[in-house]
Amino acid sequence: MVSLSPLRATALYYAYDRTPVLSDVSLELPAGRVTAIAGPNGAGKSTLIELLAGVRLPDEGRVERDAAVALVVQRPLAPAELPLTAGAVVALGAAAPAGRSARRRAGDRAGARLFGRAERVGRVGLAERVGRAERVTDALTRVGAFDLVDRPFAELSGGQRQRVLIAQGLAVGAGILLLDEPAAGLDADSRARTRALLAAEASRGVAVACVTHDPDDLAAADSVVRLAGGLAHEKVRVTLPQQSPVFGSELGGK
Ligand SMILES: Nc1ncnc2c1ncn2[C@@H]1O[C@H](COP(=O)(O)OP(=O)(O)OP(=O)(O)O)[C@@H](O)[C@H]1O
Repeated sequence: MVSLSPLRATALYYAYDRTPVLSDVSLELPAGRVTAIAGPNGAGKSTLIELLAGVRLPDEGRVERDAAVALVVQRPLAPAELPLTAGAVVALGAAAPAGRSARRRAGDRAGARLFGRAERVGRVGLAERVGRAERVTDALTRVGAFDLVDRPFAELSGGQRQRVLIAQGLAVGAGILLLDEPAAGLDADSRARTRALLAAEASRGVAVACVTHDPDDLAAADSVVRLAGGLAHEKVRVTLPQQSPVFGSELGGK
């Protein structure tokens, strides 16, 4: 049977050196829902989102994913010499495998058969390039940052970079969208816009998970996963509020 949750994490354990940060964390991210990940500073929220994304591997437990993942990271730094415009940063998302059209992927497979992998890598058809440009424009417009398209990424403010990286995540067109405090440092209007964007992504069937401290985000989320924090060697508890029926049965009352 196909799960309605494209991401399932089971009994995750993770330690930095020998200091446990996450222990026995299980959760599912349902398609079409926004899941907020909350908890005090140092509780392991960023670590958890990295494990869910696959950029960090759990010491124990497993993460199963049935869809491509887009990860929007926190507090992006950029060296002054980074030779990328905001548009180019978003285009990296648009060029990711999940953002490619089924037709293009079929073309890739045919190209691979005819020319081999090395040959097809350099071949980006006109239709694909137009499609990518459209996704870049659409994503930047949705975060209200299209005016930044030609600006060097490294010269943007922290808040502007955050919006551009959210646009990059949207441009991937992934079935699982993970964000680590995407609206940190943004003003109230931008935070509200980010909230609405995540809800809109969920309404398209995307499984969205967002680390956040913002009470309005927590109130708006379909469900909330709380990491208890405390001393690092304590067992991390995942608790769910009453309004989280989707997860209630999955977590077995943890
Ligand atoms: N690379 C690292 N090496 C060692 N310890 C780390 C590393 N990254 C994080 N930690 C520690 O792991 C714990 C969890 O960190 P993490 O960033 O996941 O928490 P968080 O809940 O996201 O915190 P915050 O809300 O402050 O962003 C903290 O005690 C932190 O100091």
